[in-house]
Amino acid sequence: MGFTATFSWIIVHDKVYDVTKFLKEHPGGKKVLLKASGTDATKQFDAFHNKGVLDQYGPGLQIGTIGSADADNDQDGDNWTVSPVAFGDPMWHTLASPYYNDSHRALRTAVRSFVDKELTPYCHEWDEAKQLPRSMFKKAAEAGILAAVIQNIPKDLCPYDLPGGVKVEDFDPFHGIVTMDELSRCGSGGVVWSICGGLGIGLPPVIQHGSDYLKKKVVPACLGGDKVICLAITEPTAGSDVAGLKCEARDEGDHYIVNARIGPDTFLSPIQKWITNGVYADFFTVAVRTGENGFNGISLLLIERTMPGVSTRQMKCSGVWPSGTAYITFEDVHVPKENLIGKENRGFKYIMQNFNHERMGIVIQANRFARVCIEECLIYADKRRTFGKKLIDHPVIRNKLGHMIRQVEATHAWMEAMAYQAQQMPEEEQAIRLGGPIALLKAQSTQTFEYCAREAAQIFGGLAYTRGGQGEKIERLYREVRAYAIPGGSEEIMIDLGVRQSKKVNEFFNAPKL
Ligand code: HEM
Repeated sequence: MGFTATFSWIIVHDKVYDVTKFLKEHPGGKKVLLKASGTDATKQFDAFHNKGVLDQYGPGLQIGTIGSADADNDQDGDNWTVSPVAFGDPMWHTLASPYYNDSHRALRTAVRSFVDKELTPYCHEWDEAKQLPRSMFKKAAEAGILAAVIQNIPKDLCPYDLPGGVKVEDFDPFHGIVTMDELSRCGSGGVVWSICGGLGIGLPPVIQHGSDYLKKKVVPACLGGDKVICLAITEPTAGSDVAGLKCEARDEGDHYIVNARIGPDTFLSPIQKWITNGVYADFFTVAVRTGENGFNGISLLLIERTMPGVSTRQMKCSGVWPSGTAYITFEDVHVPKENLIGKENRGFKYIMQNFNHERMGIVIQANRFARVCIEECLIYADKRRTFGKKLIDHPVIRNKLGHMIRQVEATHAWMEAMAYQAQQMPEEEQAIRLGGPIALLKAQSTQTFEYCAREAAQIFGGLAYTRGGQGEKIERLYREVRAYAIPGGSEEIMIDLGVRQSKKVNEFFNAPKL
């Protein structure tokens, strides 16, 4: 009996891969790999794949390196790798800026290396699986990322140092921009929300208003990646209109019973809906009605998954799949009074305090996702040829890119201007003076994201219509646009609020008395 062995290795970007065992699995077929065997196949590889393929498959196949494989494009010796294309990174990465110093650069390097190694290569896999491995929360905590995404970082309750050795007392709004911008480079809202979507909005009320008992119980566990927290304030009939929520907490002396409310309209509302991270959260910061109708009758309770009567189930959404968007049902849940966050009937104020920070988080993410669209398109347009020339050599493609770039850069500049303003005034003043512009900026960023995702999908054509492969990020981001344009205040509400609030503030502070 004859025995035939086929050995196949190829060189891609100065790394040698043994693809013998991969031949049968290769989605592009065995023949192309065999044809390229024994050669430097970088050019062919680049024509059909994105870099992420090698991040994912490379470590298992690589058997050596030649030439300068390990050299990177480190710009200033701090191991930071800049985007290969124009506008692939914000301008301050390569040009001067008054806003950033060495500590921002150190933070950028640390978060970027975490994202490149631990997140980007797996985004597609986690999107399909609709969840992240639980171990990722620990990894992100150890890297200091979980603490860096929340407002008012509580130094004494942080189990790990911040990324890049940044001190808690030095952390400013620009560090906030850097952290969220770098995280969002992974190009998956689902992954970003899984890591910090619930944490960024569910934990601050506990930090700012919780008793020592609640803080000790919850904060180190969540910032340490051992427990997950989420904010539950959205009901089937109360979304952006938080003051209208109905979930009732009945006072029973030393505890509340959280349940359906049968109100004057006999509407039964035991359900919280669209709750980010709800599927796997351990703690729920829940808005409940403890008093009169409207925003003066709302309190915040810390409800725990272990309490009988709490149940969650995954919602089927068009995007952000791994973020665990849930329906949550509270039925006769006995919640001890010690789990009340702050004072009774003050919950609406507590929620409002974090709105600007939450909205700025959405702005940073949406604008980076729009930038990811530009980056992916510029890389692709430089290799894909149609009608005898590269896509980038077609004026219609450059026109699309130009319109994408001008919107992203304008939004980024506005974002930095807001961070600068936040740096200049106390928190109470920020809430009043910056609420209007931040609401408008949120709408600006999500419309920019929507525009860029659409144009990128047109540039990628069929590749953006199928999941995975070269169009992976574009296909996913296109599906995630609504998850940014609606939550945290829909575009319509943001634009209206932005005008109303800014008008009032201007009348109060600036307008000459008539
Ligand atoms: C280390 C070497 C390689 C690995 C790990 C690899 C991996 C993959 C993967 C995962 C895909 C699915 C689509 C994607 O995720 O991008 C794919 C598709 C493909 N590959 Fe490769 N590949 C390698 C080398 C090559 C080479 C040298 C060629 C030569 C031309 C090639 C040609 C193709 C083609 C034509 C497709 C289909 C593209 C499409 O669906 O649009 N691959 N490869």
